[in-house]
Amino acid sequence: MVLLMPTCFKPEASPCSGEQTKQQPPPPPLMVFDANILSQKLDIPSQFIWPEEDKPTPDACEELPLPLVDLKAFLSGDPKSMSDVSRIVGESCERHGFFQVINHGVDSDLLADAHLCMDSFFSMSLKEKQRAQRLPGESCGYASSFTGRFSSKLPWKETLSFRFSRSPNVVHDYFLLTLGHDFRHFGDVYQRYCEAMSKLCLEIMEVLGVSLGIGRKGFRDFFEGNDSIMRLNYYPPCQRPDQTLGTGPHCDPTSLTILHQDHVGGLQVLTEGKWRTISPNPNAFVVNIGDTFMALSNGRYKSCLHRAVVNTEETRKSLAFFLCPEMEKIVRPPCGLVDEEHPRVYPDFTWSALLEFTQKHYRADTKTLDAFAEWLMKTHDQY
Ligand SMILES: C=C1C[C@]23C[C@H]1CC[C@H]2[C@]1(C)CCC[C@@](C)(C(=O)O)[C@H]1[C@@H]3C(=O)O
Ligand SMILES: O=C(O)CCC(=O)C(=O)O
Ligand SMILES: [Fe+2]
Repeated sequence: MVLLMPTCFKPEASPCSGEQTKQQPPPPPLMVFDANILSQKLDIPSQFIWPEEDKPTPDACEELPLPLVDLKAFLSGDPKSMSDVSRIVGESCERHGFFQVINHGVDSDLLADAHLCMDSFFSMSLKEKQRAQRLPGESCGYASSFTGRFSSKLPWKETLSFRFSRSPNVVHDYFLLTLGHDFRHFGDVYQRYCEAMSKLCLEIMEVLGVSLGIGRKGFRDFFEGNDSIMRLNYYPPCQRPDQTLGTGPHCDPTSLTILHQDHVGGLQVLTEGKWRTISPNPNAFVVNIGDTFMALSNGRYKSCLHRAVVNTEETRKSLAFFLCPEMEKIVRPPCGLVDEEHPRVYPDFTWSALLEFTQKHYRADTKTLDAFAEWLMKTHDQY
């Protein structure tokens, strides 16, 4: 990423972030970055240098021990397997919201193709990638470190995001319409990959339903018509990995994330005040609870802070499928999760409102849901 041409920029703080800015001189105009060159430079632009309290520290190499959940055992219907799996998952979700799934049923060739297509896409020239440029306020398209979106604490990554829903061939058509017939293969691979992710998410929703005592179909039915986001994360090498972050500390605003990281590693989770690493396991998917599911569980399951660090030697990649409900479905915990002992923690909301909040008004961090609840009260008189 090297300074190429001026683009517009957006002020960091917004009326909703609670960090009202007094009149400040406009920051210098930001530039478009091209990963090919900046990844070799020692003097990285100041916009990529994160505050001291966020910088990665070497002591985060300690592993976060995560249970390897055997999904096939749960789906077998064997009562003991179902009970064991749902208990292990429930304990993890109450603690930090992360676990890993094996025997997930996702075809290994499809997974390999998804990684190969990601390599091909991000090795294209910036000009070619910008044919899928993500527009301000939109959640789909190509972004190079969000230069047009944030003015500081820029993530050291390029991303390609696109939506998945039940409408037939929606991913396949996205690639065809956005990038043309030469990308038919990409569209086919990611259409099948997203279908596999959606199936996996619905099966995991059965586990979560059993673990919270509302039955296999409780949450599965809620997400049957999901309108989700697929995100390809591409982290070029960085000569100052101690100064920047691939993805900054955040909680996913979505419902459930199914992540497959490549062999490089870099995913870290904040638990008990310490950053701990989740090492890559090619046969497993990392699964984490997002803010929307934390609200659906009435705060029982945790959406936790995590981040991605980079390194000097190797490009790192991750495939992240973000399960989201239909846009206008009301996010409200099932009755069985609300009682005198467990009063409502968050107000009713729709995913479309939370998505708009994260795309247009607030940069997802560790208090997105609280800030969102405040924004809802300020902007929607029914609250
Ligand atoms: C709804 C979303 C917004 C982000 C992509 C999905 C779920 C995770 C969100 C994100 C990764 C959280 C950290 C900040 C962010 C800006 C990023 O680094 O990409 C977030 C995504 C986004 O707003 O594009
Ligand atoms: O790349 C990773 O390992 C994590 C990325 C992430 O947390 C995200 O995209 O929400
Ligand atoms: Fe995340």
